[in-house]
Amino acid sequence: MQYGRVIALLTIEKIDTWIVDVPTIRPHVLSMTAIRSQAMVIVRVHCSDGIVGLGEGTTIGGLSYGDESPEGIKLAIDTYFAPLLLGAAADSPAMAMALVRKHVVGNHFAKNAVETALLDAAAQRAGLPLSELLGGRVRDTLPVLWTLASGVTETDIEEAEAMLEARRHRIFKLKIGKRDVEADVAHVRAIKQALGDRASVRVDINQAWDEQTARRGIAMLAEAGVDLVEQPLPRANRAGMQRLTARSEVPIMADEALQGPADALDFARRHAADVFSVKAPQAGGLHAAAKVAAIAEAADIAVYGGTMLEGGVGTIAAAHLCATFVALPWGTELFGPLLLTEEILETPPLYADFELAVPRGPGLGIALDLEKIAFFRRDAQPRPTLSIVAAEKA
Ligand SMILES: O=C(O)C[C@H]1C=CC(=O)O1
Ligand SMILES: [Mn+2]
Repeated sequence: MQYGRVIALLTIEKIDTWIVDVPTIRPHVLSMTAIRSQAMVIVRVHCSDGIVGLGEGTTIGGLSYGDESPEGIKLAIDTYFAPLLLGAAADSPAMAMALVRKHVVGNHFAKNAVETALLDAAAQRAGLPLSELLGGRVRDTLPVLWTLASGVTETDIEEAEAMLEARRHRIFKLKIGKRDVEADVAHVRAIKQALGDRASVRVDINQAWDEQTARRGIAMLAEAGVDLVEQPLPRANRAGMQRLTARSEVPIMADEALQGPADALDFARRHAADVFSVKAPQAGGLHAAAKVAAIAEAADIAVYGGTMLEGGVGTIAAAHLCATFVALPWGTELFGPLLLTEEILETPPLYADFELAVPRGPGLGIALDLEKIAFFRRDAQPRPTLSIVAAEKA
């Protein structure tokens, strides 16, 4: 089957992919890695009518979190996606992505980045916010948590107090699983005791426990006042997730285990989680992520807006999807841009009163700060002077 290559009037003319490295405001410590800088693959799809769509392919810690690295995402798009897409119809993201899926197995993060850019362009052309192309917006702002992951209990408490004071976050996720259970639970308990009823405290183990450790750990976390436990077991252990979900008082969330609708269906059939972390990169695109959410809804599993710690582009794309979720009882963690020292959008995402505003302009409703991109691009040789930095020095 041909997907609109021959008769296309409006075509995809050029695809830019840039790895952009931006430092984090502090080390971000997870069970499998600590990040000090985030590598975002920024994608621009240029259409023959002059519209340019934006996408982002970002993961955590090179290859330590998922199957794709920033370098691999860029290579997949440049070497395999672009030859398929250049000259193809730009006005049907679905046909363009069907063509890519026909020839490319896996590579979910790369597919998501390109699909986002195609959808951004299509929504700009239609004059609609992207959320309207994804099923229709039902909310303009989204609750957003903050991850406390400095690795130091006292620093985490100070950080949480500052967030509460600034009315930026009142839900906190703690990254555990690196140390033994007793040390991790002591860390969590100290933070929950300091914050009390002023905040919801949750944990993400990022697959670091075996099932016996998880049984013990979850019971201790429940007693310490934790509200939600995320991906305690390795992603392949679905039967274990099912058993933990059946016996745990604290709701269990699946994250890394959900790599698209087929995984969501299996989890739903088993009721192997109480909550799904919906992530477009892991699912293989915004449409695939919407299907994950639909399966959750049908199975009476709650949805939650997950993140890969993306910058502004990926975060706002996810925000448009989450804006279509009627029920969002656990909120989102779309705080990625706040973890970076520099903003790469012309207008930074708006965080206020514990929520993120979903832009209302056409498409994603954002624009890149091209001066910042030029400065932080990995391939920038020599690195240009950033006028803001120059101005501060003057
Ligand atoms: O959820 C994850 O596993 C990844 C990510 C999300 C927030 C954070 O701090 O790390
Ligand atoms: Mn997680």
